[in-house]
Amino acid sequence: MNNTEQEMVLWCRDLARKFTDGYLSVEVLREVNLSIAPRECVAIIGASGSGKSTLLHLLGGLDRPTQGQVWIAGQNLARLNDTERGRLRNRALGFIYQLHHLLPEFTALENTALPLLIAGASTANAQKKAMALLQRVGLEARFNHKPGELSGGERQRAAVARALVTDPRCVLADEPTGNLDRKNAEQVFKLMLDLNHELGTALVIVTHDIHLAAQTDRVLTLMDGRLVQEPLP
Ligand SMILES: Nc1ncnc2c1ncn2[C@@H]1O[C@H](COP(=O)(O)OP(=O)(O)OP(=O)(O)O)[C@@H](O)[C@H]1O
Repeated sequence: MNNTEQEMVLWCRDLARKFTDGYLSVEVLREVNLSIAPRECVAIIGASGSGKSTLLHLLGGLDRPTQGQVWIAGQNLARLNDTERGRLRNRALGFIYQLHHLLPEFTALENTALPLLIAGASTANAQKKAMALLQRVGLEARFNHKPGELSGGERQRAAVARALVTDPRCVLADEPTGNLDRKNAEQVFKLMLDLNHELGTALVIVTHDIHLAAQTDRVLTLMDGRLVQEPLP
């Protein structure tokens, strides 16, 4: 690891992922190199099926590459067992998905506090921190509501709060606005960018929306399994 890589919150080298289905083998990603600096906000775009979610899963340690390395907060994922990977994920990363993935039986406050409880915080401390974030995302009046009682935009705001509650180094977001109408998509995207600046958390966002992507620091395109940087159309 060189000095520049040491400073990165997340980086990967020569990443490849091949899926084998019977006799058929498809290399979805090949020779993917990416470095995410602290506080940086990067968008990944690409056609449907180009491998965006696959890449995000590899970067988040939710899947293993066929080849190559992923380093998160100075740790080589390949050297960690499943328990250590889980701990590193919970400590260093936050995740936001297209479908909020909030637990239906828990309130917004309980859902937001959960990653901190898993990390070993007391209920009082976890709820205090979760409440502060819910206030920041504009959900203070809705903290006691379950996901089914929130609007789509409110559910994604709660998901943003939950992703940030552990003070992660980097948030990985997979189509976080894909299920929202235009107005809500723009509001949630802006909220994520504002929090990225305020809290200094790096952000990697997979999106189909090139207008939203253009608001980030850097836009990368997945094409033929490779990650390329090129001007937006
Ligand atoms: N577990 C798997 N087994 C086999 N093939 C897979 C698996 N996961 C993904 N793929 C294939 O890999 C390719 C890339 O999928 P991926 O979901 O990463 O694309 P994407 O760019 O995120 O697509 P979209 O924009 O439609 O969400 C697809 O052809 C998909 O069918």
